[in-house]
Amino acid sequence: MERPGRLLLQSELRVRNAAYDVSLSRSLLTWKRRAASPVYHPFRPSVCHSVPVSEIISVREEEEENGSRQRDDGSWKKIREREGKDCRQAFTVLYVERCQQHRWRCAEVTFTCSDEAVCQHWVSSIREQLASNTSRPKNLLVYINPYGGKRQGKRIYEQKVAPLFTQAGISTSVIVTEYANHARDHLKMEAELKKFDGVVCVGGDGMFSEIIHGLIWRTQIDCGIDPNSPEEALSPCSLRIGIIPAGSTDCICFATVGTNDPVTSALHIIVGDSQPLDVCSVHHNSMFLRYSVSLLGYGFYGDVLSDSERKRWMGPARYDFSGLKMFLTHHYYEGTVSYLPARGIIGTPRDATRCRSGCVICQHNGQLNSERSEKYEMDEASDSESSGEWRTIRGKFLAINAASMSCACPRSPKGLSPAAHLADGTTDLILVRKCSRFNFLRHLLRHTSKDDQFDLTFVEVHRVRRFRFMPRHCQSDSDLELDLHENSKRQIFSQICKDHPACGCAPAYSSWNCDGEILTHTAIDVRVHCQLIKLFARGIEELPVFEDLTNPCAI
Ligand SMILES: CCCCCCCCCCCCC/C=C/[C@@H](O)[C@H](COP(=O)(O)O)NC(=O)CCCCC
Ligand SMILES: Nc1ncnc2c1ncn2[C@@H]1O[C@H](COP(=O)(O)OP(=O)(O)O)[C@@H](O)[C@H]1O
Ligand SMILES: [Ca+2]
Repeated sequence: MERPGRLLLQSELRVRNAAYDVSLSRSLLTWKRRAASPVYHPFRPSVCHSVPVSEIISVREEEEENGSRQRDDGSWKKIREREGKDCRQAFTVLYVERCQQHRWRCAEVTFTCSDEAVCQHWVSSIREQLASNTSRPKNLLVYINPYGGKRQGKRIYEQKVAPLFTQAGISTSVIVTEYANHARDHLKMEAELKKFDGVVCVGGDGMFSEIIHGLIWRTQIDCGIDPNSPEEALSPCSLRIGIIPAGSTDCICFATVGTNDPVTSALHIIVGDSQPLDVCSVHHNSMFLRYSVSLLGYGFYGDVLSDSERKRWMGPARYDFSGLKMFLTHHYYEGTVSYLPARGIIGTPRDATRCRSGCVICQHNGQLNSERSEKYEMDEASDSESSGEWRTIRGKFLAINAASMSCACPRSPKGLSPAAHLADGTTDLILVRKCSRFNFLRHLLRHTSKDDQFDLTFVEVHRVRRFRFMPRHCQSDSDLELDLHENSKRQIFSQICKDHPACGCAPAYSSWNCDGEILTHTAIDVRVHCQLIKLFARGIEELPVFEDLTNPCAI
C-alpha cells in the first residue's frame, strides 16, 4: 500500500447519508467515515477506504435536475444520498476494485457536497492527477479477430471493453479483421503507429502472435535492422500491447494477468500498466520462421495442434478431443537437441518462487542480458560456439517443449513450467523422453495438481538462452528438394497411420506448435530476445496475506 504523501485536498464530503473526511494526495484518494459521536463504539468500526490515484479510472460530475442528477455522459441517475437542500453538488470517482482470482472490476463512489466550488475543485484536482500520469494510453489501435474462440470477440469488445475505454477518455481506431494475417500485414505496412500509444488485440494466442509479428517486424525495419537475421540483436518495440482474451486457450493473457477476463484486461490497459516480455525468434537454416512468446512444442503439443486445426468447428473443445487422441496415439520422435544453458542468471526451472508482479529475478536477469546484448556479436557468435558451451542430447522424445513463460492457462493454472519468468531472457527447455502411456499420463496430470511434473526420471528441464533441434531423418540443404518430396509422402503416410493407430507405424516427424500456430519446418534454431516487447499488464499480483499496516486507514 502506498503512503499518502503531502495532501493536495482535504474536505468533509458525504457518501450516501454519512459524513466522510476525504483527502487527496498525489498517490492516494482516501475517504474515512466521521464518527457520529466521540464515544468509542465497538460495533461500529470506522469505515475507511483508500484507492491509489494510479488506479482511478475517471471522475465524473453529476448535475442535479428535478430531483435527479444527470451524468456528464448524458444518462440519468437518482442520487440516493441527497438528503438536505444544502447537499446539491456531486461527483463520482470510478476506480479499480480487486475481486477473487486476480479479477479487477470498475467500482464507483459518489461524493456530495454543499459547495459547488469545492465540488469543481475536487473534480479538476483528480483530473489533473490523472492527466499527469504519462503512462496511460490516450489513443489505441484495436484489432478484433471475429472468428477466434467462441466467435465472441466483437461482442466482448463492444459490450465489455469499449464502454470502459470511453469512460476513461481513451480514443480508439478499431479494425475487425477480415482474413488471417490481416492485422499482421496492416501493422507491417499500413498502420500509422505514431498516432497511437498502444495496440489492443482482441482474440487468442494466434491473434496475439499476428500482432507481435507485425509490430516486431515494423520496429526492426524502422530501426534499420534486418529482421531475418538469426544473429542480429533486435530492437525493442516501444508500443505496448493489450490483450483482451477472446480465443480458445488465451495462455499469454492468463500467464501475464492471472485470469482470462476482458474487463480485467481493459482496466490494466486503462491504468497504463507495463510488463516486458521475452520473445524467441525461430529460424530454419538461417531463414526466419516465426516469433514465440509462450510455448514452442514438438511432439505431443505439435500433434495436438495439427489435429485440432482440422476440428476448428468444435471451438475450444477441439483441444480436449485432440489432446485425448494424441495421448492415446502415443507417438515418439527421434532427434537431437542442443542448447546454450543460461549462465550467470538467478533462478532455475525447479525453483519454488514464481514470477510475480515486479519480479526481481526478471529485473536482475533483464539488466544482465541488456548489458550482454551490447557486446552480443563477440560473446555469442565466437565465444559460446567455440568454447564448447553448447550441450547436446540425442534421444527419442514424446515431447520437446520450450516455455518462455509459465504457460499457465485454465487447463493448467500453474502451467507447463511454473517457475518460468516473463522477462528474464531465458526459456525453459523441457524434454519428455519416450516412456509408457501410464508414465506420460502421470506427467500430464501433474500439470493440474501441486505435484512436480519435472520430478520424473524421463523428464528433464533446462533454463536456456538458445537451442536447436534436428530430427533424426533431417537432411542437409542440398537434399532439401528430395527431403520435401519425401516429407510430403511421409505426411500422407503418417496421416493414414495416425488415423489407424493399430498399424503401429509411427511417423518420423511431428510439427512445432509455435504459440498455437503450426510451423512447417522441423529443424529449428531458437534464440531468446530479452524483453523485446511490452504488454499493458503488470504480471500476476501476489494475493494479500494480511492487513497492511502502512495503510493510512489503519493508522
Ligand atoms: C489428462 C490431463 C491432461 C492435462 C494436460 C494439461 C497441460 C496443458 C498445458 C497447456 C499449455 C498451453 C500452452 C499454450 C498454447 C496456446 O498458445 C495454444 C493456442 O492457443 P489459442 O490460440 O488461444 O487457441 N493452445 C494449444 O496449443 C492448446 C494445447 C492444449 C493441450 C491439451
Ligand atoms: N478474420 C479472420 N478470419 C480468419 N482467420 C483469422 C481472422 N483474423 C485472424 N485470424 C486467424 O485466426 C487464428 C486463430 O485466432 P485466435 O484469435 O488465436 O483464436 P483461437 O484461440 O480460437 O485459435 C489465427 O491464426 C489468426 O491469424
Ligand atoms: Ca522467459
